[in-house]
Amino acid sequence: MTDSAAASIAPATAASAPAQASAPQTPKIAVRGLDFYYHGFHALKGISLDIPTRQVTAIIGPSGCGKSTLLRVLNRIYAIYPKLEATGEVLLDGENILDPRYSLNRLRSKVGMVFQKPVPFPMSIYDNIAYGIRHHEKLGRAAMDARVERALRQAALWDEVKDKLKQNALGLSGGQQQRLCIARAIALKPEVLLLDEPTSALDPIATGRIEQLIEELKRDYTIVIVTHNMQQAARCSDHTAFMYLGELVEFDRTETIFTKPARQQTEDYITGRFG
Ligand SMILES: Nc1ncnc2c1ncn2[C@@H]1O[C@H](COP(=O)(O)OP(=O)(O)OP(=O)(O)O)[C@@H](O)[C@H]1O
Repeated sequence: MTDSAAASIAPATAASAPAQASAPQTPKIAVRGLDFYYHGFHALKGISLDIPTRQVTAIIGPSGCGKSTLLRVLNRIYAIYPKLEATGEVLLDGENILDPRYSLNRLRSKVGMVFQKPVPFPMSIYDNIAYGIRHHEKLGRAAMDARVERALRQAALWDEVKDKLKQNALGLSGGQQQRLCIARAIALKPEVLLLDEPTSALDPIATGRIEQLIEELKRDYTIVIVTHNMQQAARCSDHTAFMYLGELVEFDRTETIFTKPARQQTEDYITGRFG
């Protein structure tokens, strides 16, 4: 991408975002001095940033810089593997989720995650949504139907699937499967949605649909998205974090990152000089 191309990317949402780099309101998630190690390999180095409530924060940077690792720490998904260690603090509404006393069940109910490749369960569209809800709550038939419908509507999928809820979800297109995975995550009524390259396996039309959905979902959710696609970061996010070799190089309003970044490394990356 050329300098002028980078400068011409106008973030769709940044105009409504607060003017300061760190959000003026209490952040939904405050990362403080976070280090992360894979079997001794230092993958995240002293990361500190504030993730604002009900906004979209994008994490960008070259392959291997630690984007997915940071996202995975935000819902402590690494905790299922031995010998992976995080130090520092990740404060969700002021409580440190890295503290082993913060229960994983509670964390999962507050922080939902959607992965790069849509992975529907091999069951009906309806059950894909209901499965997780049943795990957390006992709902009667009517209440469950309403929850499933609401989640599918929020994920902008209802109109396409309302007449085939009993059909196997594996029969949906890739873009529909990804929206189903988003519906499955939001059905549990989380407060934060983590999206790890959610459109990398999708065509431009399905990608546009998901980006539109992200814009709608931020009314209700705090969203963190990892993306390789800088135009996508520019289009969808309010704030952008640029990472390099496990460090957070720069974090600011998306508009600032893409038009007048403070660091040379950021500028080199967004103008395509490296990465
Ligand atoms: N399970 C693992 N065990 C050991 N090292 C790992 C593991 N997962 C990731 N790493 C290393 O941690 C660093 C950060 O990886 P991570 O996947 O977070 O990067 P990324 O920025 O998301 O990359 P990409 O854009 O290619 O997905 C890399 O050096 C990677 O090789």
